Amino acid sequence: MKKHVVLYKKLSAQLMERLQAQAQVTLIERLDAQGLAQLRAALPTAHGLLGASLKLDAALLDLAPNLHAIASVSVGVDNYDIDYLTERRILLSNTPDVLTETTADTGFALILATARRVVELANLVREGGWQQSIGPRHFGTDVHGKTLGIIGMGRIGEALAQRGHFGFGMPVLYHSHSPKPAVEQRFGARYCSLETLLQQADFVCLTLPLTAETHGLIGAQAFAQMRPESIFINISRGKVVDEAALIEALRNHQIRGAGLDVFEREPLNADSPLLQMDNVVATPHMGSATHETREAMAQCAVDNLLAALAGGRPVNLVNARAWKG
Ligand SMILES: NC(=O)C1=CN([C@@H]2O[C@H](COP(=O)(O)OP(=O)(O)OC[C@H]3O[C@@H](n4cnc5c(N)ncnc54)[C@H](OP(=O)(O)O)[C@@H]3O)[C@@H](O)[C@H]2O)C=CC1
Ligand SMILES: O=CC(=O)O
Repeated sequence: MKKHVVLYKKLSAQLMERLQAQAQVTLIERLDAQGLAQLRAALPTAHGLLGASLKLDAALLDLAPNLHAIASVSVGVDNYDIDYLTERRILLSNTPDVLTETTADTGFALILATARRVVELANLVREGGWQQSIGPRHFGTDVHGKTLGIIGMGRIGEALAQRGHFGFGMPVLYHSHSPKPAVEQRFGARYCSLETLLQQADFVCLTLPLTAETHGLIGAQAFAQMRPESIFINISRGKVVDEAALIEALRNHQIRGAGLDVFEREPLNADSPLLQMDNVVATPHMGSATHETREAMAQCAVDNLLAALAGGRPVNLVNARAWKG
């Protein structure tokens, strides 16, 4: 008999066909109240789950006694209680690598847009405010040659370093759990403490996962260490930052600006003070959002799920201890 898979993310026709050839599929089109009710109804017979952007807590998972695998269409796994999944021997997989370059592109788009005030000035033109040559009041700040600070030198951090070093001649500072000699050799990057990075980088970029250790890592104390010319970029997770402290730092001109793809609460409230600030560029958690990359992520997730449901070990298994071998 076919295994039962619950999708809470729509797949391309091609991937859907592939999944349906091997599994009985229930598709939850939208995660609104009705969709969540459908999900609850489907969980009791589910063997596999595939989707993203849903906090799958124990209360939901307890409705799914037969669940064997979850394929997250994301690299970040902060939406899952990994200890609980491991205890139940539910295999959790994610989609690393395929989104690395696209997410780093987003990071650089935010660096450029914030430093060169692209959104603000494009809006000025759109609103008919370009009546004469712009002057210093509208000038930005250079990106090339400035110091790029990367907090979390993993896959995406490294792709950001590559762009900064080769594309923009930027000296690279980084902070991670441990030094990365290969990154230092390839990009001339220099390992330093978080404090040094905050004090010296012109662009402070977050590329960390959200974990118990990183939750609220960047707060008032961190912003106080940054310089008034610094620009803060977050393409990791909103909860790594104390958003109220960020708003205060922007209000008090402790930093020059911020490029933000992620927020404490998503979607960001329309009345967030961040949206009133000209020196903030806010994007809707779009780090990996290109047609090509989202399809590659979905394909990766389908591969992981089908492997698990066939009794194999998914290539991108997150909780290795759940694997019996
Ligand atoms: N905005 C978006 O749309 C996207 C956001 N993301 C976010 O980016 C994150 C990173 O992805 P990816 O680069 O693939 O992940 P990696 O695991 O490859 O890199 C994360 C890096 O963070 C470092 N790190 C973790 N905890 C700490 C800490 N407490 N202090 C210092 N360094 C730390 C790790 O260092 P070490 O190696 O030394 O342990 C690791 O190198 C994801 O978890 C996700 O949250 C990802 C994709 C898209
Ligand atoms: O935020 C996106 C992810 O893949 O993680």
